[in-house]
Amino acid sequence: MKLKGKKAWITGASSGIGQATARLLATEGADLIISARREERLKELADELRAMGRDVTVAVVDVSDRKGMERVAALIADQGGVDILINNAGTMPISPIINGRVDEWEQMIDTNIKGVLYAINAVYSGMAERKEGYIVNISSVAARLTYQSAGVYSGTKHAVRAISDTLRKEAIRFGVRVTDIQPGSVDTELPDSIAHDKIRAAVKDNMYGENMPNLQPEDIANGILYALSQPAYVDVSELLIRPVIQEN
Ligand SMILES: NC(=O)C1=CN([C@@H]2O[C@H](COP(=O)(O)OP(=O)(O)OC[C@H]3O[C@@H](n4cnc5c(N)ncnc54)[C@H](OP(=O)(O)O)[C@@H]3O)[C@@H](O)[C@H]2O)C=CC1
Ligand SMILES: O=CCS(=O)(=O)O
Repeated sequence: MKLKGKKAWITGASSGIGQATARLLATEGADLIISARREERLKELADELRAMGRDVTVAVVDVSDRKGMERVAALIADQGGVDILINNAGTMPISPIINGRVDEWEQMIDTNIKGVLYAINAVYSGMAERKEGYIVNISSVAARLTYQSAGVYSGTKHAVRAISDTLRKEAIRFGVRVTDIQPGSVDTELPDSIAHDKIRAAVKDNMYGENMPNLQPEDIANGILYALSQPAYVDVSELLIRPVIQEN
């Protein structure tokens, strides 16, 4: 088991990539703090992981709620800190900028950027004091490219990539490593967060077919585990993982 004795906090663990990562890290021996807003989903996952012999704490929190995230930070400090943060929670209510869906822009900025920063802030100083830690931020292939209708989402993911790379440079001296994971199209509930009916339908219609399918959440979890499993002198700064069929 590659992560025996380690404790990891996974945000957005109630579905998709976060849930698959929780399962894989637990299989590899890690104890977990799992967070998201949907408590029932987290409780079911916690039962499953505890049955594997892992210590699991459920933290129901909206990552865009600064005070709520400070409460999770206090909980983590009470437990003596975490070794690993998987900064995964995110949302994608995309639409053309001309539609002016300002509430959705704010939701993406608050969740995908501020939420990522609040989570880093909750664990980073403790890791730096202990001179050991690993922060994995989940951005996207959209951190490198832009797509029509996804301008704000792509902007948030460009921000996560920039924050990750800056943090990587700053954190070296504290013994903390940082990896930015950039998934392409993964088969998860993410398209359900698109409130614009036509765009949601178009995104779902564009999912790849059976012969050349989308990535599965487990494919990204495997990439995360690859990064976490490297020896201390190896820095996996970025990992871009696409389905073969995805050109951009
Ligand atoms: N699927 C894809 O093709 C790709 C996904 N990504 C990124 O991967 C990450 C995970 O997404 P994915 O697994 O695909 O999608 P899902 O929709 O399946 O999972 C998103 C997770 O984030 C949580 N979440 C969303 N908003 C909040 C919030 N405000 N506070 C707390 N938790 C929140 C959700 O939990 P709950 O609703 O219970 O709070 C859920 O657990 C995201 O950052 C996404 O941008 C990147 C590239 C491609
Ligand atoms: O973050 C999303 C990336 S993709 O699904 O548009 O490729």
